[in-house]
Amino acid sequence: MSYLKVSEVSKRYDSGSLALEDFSLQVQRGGVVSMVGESGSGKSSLLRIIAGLEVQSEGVVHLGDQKILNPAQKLVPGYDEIQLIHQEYKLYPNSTVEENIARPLLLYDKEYQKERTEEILDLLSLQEFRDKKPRQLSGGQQQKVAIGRALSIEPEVLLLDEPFSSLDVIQKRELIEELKGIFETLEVTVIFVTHDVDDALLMSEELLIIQKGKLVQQGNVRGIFWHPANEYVARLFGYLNPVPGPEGAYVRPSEVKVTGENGLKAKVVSQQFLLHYNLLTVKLADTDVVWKVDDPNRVFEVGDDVCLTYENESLIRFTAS
Ligand SMILES: Nc1ncnc2c1ncn2[C@@H]1O[C@H](COP(=O)(O)OP(=O)(O)OP(=O)(O)O)[C@@H](O)[C@H]1O
Repeated sequence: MSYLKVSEVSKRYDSGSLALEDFSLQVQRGGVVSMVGESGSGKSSLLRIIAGLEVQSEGVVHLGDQKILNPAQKLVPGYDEIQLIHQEYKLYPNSTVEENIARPLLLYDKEYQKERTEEILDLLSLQEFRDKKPRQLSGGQQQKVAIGRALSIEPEVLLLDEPFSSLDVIQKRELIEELKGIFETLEVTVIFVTHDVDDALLMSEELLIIQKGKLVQQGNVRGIFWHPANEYVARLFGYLNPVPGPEGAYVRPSEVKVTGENGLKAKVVSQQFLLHYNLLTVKLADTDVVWKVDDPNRVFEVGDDVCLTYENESLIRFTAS
């Protein structure tokens, strides 16, 4: 049974911009899903509506049997059960890591406060930093404390709105992998929003793709990779080479074999030395069609005549118009 349920939500701001249109979504209890979409596609608006922090124009959000009330319906907006963390999430600068994590627990029994704070410090490997102030921590450590603070009151749902975009790539990868394990241990329901497919996949194989305020595709990465709903979804996963002919099919650079003979004839027009392979730009013979293809053994040079082959099963066709 679905646990977090967004039903036909639309959001039009007073400025007139339509941020979300008839958006429906279901997430299982304890499920971790990554939501990918370009800037302005409505991701933040959706998370704020799910958290009960923004008034939707239409539609409803449920958490289990509970209807999430928006700020027009509830005196104190938001819910302890649903924690939203974004990039600018501020820690208390003059409080220590331990105090920051304990802060949301102030109304709880003293014994529980202590116990829960220790649990979170252990879980997030923050014990050695417990007496430090936020400014003495790296960006990644600060975001971990922010997540620790949100987790301290045992929320049911954690909404992460690009919380790691200020971190460098290595810091970000390590943090995502660490958090993924922690979310699994806690069985918390998570929606992780990012515009970066690599980050999304590090967090979960379950993806939601949002485009111009609409959910265009939801499912496991394998299904979406091979059967993208539209060109926008397909291009999130990298370059697409158009296959000549009336079919409207495409093939990804990694699926094309470059040989010296047999196959589609082409000429190498440029070459980029990348970390694991050379990326070739080739022009198909007798056409203006240009493809990108991988040359894993770094064999070919600009000016070489090459032949390209691919399996028919690797062709991409869009499942929706
Ligand atoms: N408070 C607001 N008032 C008016 N328009 C807004 C407001 N917040 C967002 N919008 C508009 O709604 C649309 C969706 O914005 P939103 O921030 O939800 O997208 P996003 O996918 O989170 O983008 P980003 O990745 O850049 O944060 C955009 O066109 C934006 O300009």
